[in-house]
Amino acid sequence: MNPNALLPLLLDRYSVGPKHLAEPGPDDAQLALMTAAALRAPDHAELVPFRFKVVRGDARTAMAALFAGAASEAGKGEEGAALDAERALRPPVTVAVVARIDLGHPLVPAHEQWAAVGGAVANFLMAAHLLGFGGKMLSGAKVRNAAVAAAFCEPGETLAGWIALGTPSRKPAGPSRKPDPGQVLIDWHLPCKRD
Ligand SMILES: Cc1cc2nc3c(=O)[nH]c(=O)nc-3n(C[C@H](O)[C@H](O)[C@H](O)COP(=O)(O)O)c2cc1C
Repeated sequence: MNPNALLPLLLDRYSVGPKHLAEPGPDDAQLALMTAAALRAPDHAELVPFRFKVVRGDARTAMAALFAGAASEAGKGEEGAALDAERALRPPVTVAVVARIDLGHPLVPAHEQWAAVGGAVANFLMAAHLLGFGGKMLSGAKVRNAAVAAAFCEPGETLAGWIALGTPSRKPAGPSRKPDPGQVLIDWHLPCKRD
């Protein structure tokens, strides 16, 4: 494998929001590849503390009703509810990310399990990008709406959000507001003792 060929593709991944996602979305084989990539993320003790739930076809209408209900409960009004429903209906495929954090695990604290969930989402999105799809991880207050959470989660699970997926209908907006690598990658030295 030539890393010089792969790296520019990795560095070129930007999120594409639901408004700019069109048909087709990933099919079963492509979703399985994206999930295989997610399973390659670092995961202490291989707990696999997540499940992906695919929402497509008619299931989007049910999810749109849940989103609209959550928006109404949050006092968003008719327009806000319609906008949230649209976020469920527009992407050809949406994948709910359900975290299964074992708070009493003897070896792996919760923050490490959440790190594994984040790594899985990142790999999933990167694989989607390499397969030619656009996607964006989204959450919002609706993840904590009781009816929405109950529709996606078993007891003890947490709804982390949804990955909207489809074919980008336009090029992503471009470089994000992320800092230069030099601001993030810092040489470490033992701190001087202060006293
Ligand atoms: C768990 C999680 C939830 C997120 N929820 C939202 C959200 O509700 N709305 C939003 O605009 N971005 C949300 N984001 C951020 C976007 O997915 C995206 O990463 C961000 O806009 C930066 O764009 P980039 O991926 O192109 O760098 C979330 C990210 C994560 C990891």
